[in-house]
Amino acid sequence: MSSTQGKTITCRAAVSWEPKKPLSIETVEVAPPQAGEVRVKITHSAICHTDAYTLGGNDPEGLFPCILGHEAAGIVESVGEGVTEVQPGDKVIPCYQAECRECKFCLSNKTNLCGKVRPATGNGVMLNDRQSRFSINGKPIYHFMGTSTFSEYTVVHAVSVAKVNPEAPLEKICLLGCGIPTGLGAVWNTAKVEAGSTVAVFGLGSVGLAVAEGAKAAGASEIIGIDIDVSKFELAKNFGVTKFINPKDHQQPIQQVIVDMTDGGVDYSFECIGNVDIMRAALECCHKGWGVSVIVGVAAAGKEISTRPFQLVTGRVWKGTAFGGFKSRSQVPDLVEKYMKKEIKVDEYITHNLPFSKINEGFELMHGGKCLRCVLHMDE
Ligand SMILES: NC(=O)c1ccc[n+]([C@@H]2O[C@H](COP(=O)([O-])OP(=O)(O)OC[C@H]3O[C@@H](n4cnc5c(N)ncnc54)[C@H](O)[C@@H]3O)[C@@H](O)[C@H]2O)c1
Ligand SMILES: N[C@@H](CCC(=O)N[C@@H](CSCO)C(=O)NCC(=O)O)C(=O)O
Ligand SMILES: [Zn+2]
Ligand SMILES: [Zn+2]
Repeated sequence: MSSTQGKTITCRAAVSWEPKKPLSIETVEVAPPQAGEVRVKITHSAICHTDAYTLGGNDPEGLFPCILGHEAAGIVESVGEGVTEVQPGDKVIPCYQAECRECKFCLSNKTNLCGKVRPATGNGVMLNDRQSRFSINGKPIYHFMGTSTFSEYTVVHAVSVAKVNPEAPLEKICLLGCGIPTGLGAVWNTAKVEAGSTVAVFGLGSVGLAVAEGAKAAGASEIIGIDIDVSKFELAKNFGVTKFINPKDHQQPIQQVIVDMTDGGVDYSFECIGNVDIMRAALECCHKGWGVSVIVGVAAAGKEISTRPFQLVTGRVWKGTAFGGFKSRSQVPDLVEKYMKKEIKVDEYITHNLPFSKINEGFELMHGGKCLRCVLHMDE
């Protein structure tokens, strides 16, 4: 039993007091886990574009003050009543997409969504008592995505934590909490890309590069990468991209450029930016009769997608994916094993490492475009 079990822990967390403002490292109180909850010592947390999206005030579910962060790894500190699947000392990855294995979503093989804790996590609280486990001088601070990993300690629902190989390096596998599984799964689970297919990937950040990696592994014959940042192109070759397009080099709409260069369009396309105009282009660059376009990017509050219905009448399919369709608790440990066997890349996505105290520099790096993933070392 740890010396902190059942007690409130006082530790550092990066608090987002209001949208569009830098995060502030504060001393927070983290209450003990209640029934069905787990308190985790976060050792490493990466920064995903979605953290910046919510901090930017673009998330309709964004609540402030909150503790952001959802791509992380750590070690179980203590567990609440009734928790049997993990115990103190276990290495874990918090999963913003829960898996209770009981709800109608979990019992369906058609989705990885879970309904159990989602109403609570969308409101920044825990399911048990609809309260936050974080506070500063008695003032509650909201949770984010059921994970809040920009804190040295966090409390998550037991259905939102995947136990992984104890040999796995936490400073690397933290990336398996979001971006890489999302890209790989968009290809393998959502689109189910077949060998010989042609693929277009819009946006060559970590998510788009993981799509390219997944498409290469699936045997795609051509993988076209589209990005306005030319510095991404050389890098993208290592992830399987075979051709590059910078939309700024073309007068015509980008969908027309792709249709012309692929004899009528690609078999599969993926939007990994969060821009509704590009979502339309991604659908319309797909081949008549069978092309499938997957929306991966997260668009800002109030944005809507549109196209001519004729695009769908003539056989194109528009889909979306959350966490790449992976059932989190069951499949994240498998992804960790794949990494350990060198079957999937992880290290290659880490372009920067920073001490937790420099978290705002990490956000700046992401906005600068030169960073794929920045891993924050929580004890520094
Ligand atoms: N659906 C999910 O489960 C899920 C999971 C993780 C991330 N996301 C979302 O996926 C998106 C990508 O995340 P990321 O972390 O890779 O982001 P990122 O910011 O690292 O990458 C985005 C890339 O898009 C490029 N880009 C921006 N505008 C463009 C344009 N108009 N045309 C072409 N390229 C453009 C940028 O240069 C950059 O390379 C974000 O919207 C994020 O919120 C969704
Ligand atoms: N809260 C937003 C939507 C944000 C969103 O779509 N999140 C993705 C994960 S992004 C990870 O980087 C997701 O999985 N969504 C499904 C879910 O949240 O259950 C909004 O309200 O529009
Ligand atoms: Zn993410
Ligand atoms: Zn469920």
